[in-house]
Amino acid sequence: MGSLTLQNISKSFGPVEVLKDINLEVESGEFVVFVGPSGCGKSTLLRIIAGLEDQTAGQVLIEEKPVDHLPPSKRGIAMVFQSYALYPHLTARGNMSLGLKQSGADRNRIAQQVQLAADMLSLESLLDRKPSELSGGQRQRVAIGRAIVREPTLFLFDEPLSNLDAALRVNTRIEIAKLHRTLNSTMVYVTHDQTEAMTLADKIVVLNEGRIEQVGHPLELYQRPANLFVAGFIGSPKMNFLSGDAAAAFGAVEIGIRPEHISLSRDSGSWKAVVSHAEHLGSDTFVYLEIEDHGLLTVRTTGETLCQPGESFFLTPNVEAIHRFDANGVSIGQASRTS
Ligand SMILES: Nc1ncnc2c1ncn2[C@@H]1O[C@H](COP(=O)(O)OP(=O)(O)OP(=O)(O)O)[C@@H](O)[C@H]1O
Repeated sequence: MGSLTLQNISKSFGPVEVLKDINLEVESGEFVVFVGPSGCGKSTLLRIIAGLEDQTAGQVLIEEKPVDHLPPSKRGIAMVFQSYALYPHLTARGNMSLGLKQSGADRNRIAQQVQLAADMLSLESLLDRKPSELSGGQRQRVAIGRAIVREPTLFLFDEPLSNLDAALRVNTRIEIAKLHRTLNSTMVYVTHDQTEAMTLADKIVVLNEGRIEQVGHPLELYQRPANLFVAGFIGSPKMNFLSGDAAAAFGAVEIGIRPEHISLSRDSGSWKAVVSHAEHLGSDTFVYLEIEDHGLLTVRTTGETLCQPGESFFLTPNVEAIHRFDANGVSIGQASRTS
């Protein structure tokens, strides 16, 4: 139930091509997250899947059947947006029931479905409230509940958590993950939040300027990025990049090393560096250091490490964790002690 296939999807707005030959397979029950910089085409692709936007070329298949001729309401999808889009004059129950009512479902079935969704999302005590009597997080849960009651084959989420504050974002993210486990339905989710992508996805699709750069499990993208773009995009703080002699020593045009793969020492190491700024987060410390000829590098170290701007350190990269890239920015694998 709920597989999705995108075949050679392109989209132009006037002369501007914003999606270029997108091919993607989403298996039934998979949680797929689209990430990429602002304007790379994430929302447009989601809207094409939903039928809210027509593609310029290519085909969308849901459960192996072309759906391009079908309006959004006939595609078996439910969409949850950043803005909750609830009817203000209806209660939470009314909002959640509306879709089923309009499709002619009988009263018992509607009541049953709403109860089921309310249980899943801990909304029982809020069902008789209007949206104005609910917090942002509660409204978003009602919007998700409204999607669930329709039992869609495919859920589409467009940055559903971005209007919520940090604590609510974490809670609602956990709700969505639980929901996915319970319903085992196919979900396609757009976000620019790294943590959401890494924690929710079975598969992340990295988009850049309308093209897919890489598709894979979150840890696969983190540990084996296919190119410089993915290496720099996935991970926070970002991977450090070095070129010139430092890269040539590893047989590469450019090398990348994650902040947690560089160690700091006051006594000895590979590179001499001066602290330019330090962020003490409690659990971790992020240290930004200036190395002669290489610019600024970020090091992620333990929360106990205290340092001040102007202090000198030696840095030593974990050689086996160095990513190597060729002149086209394509990965040529990780370094080894012998390279
Ligand atoms: N209706 C439209 N008419 C013209 N251009 C559009 C239209 N909708 C989107 N675009 C353009 O298409 C590109 C992709 O937009 P889209 O909203 O899909 O990006 P996004 O990756 O979701 O960005 P963000 O993360 O900022 O939401 C952008 O350059 C945008 O300006």
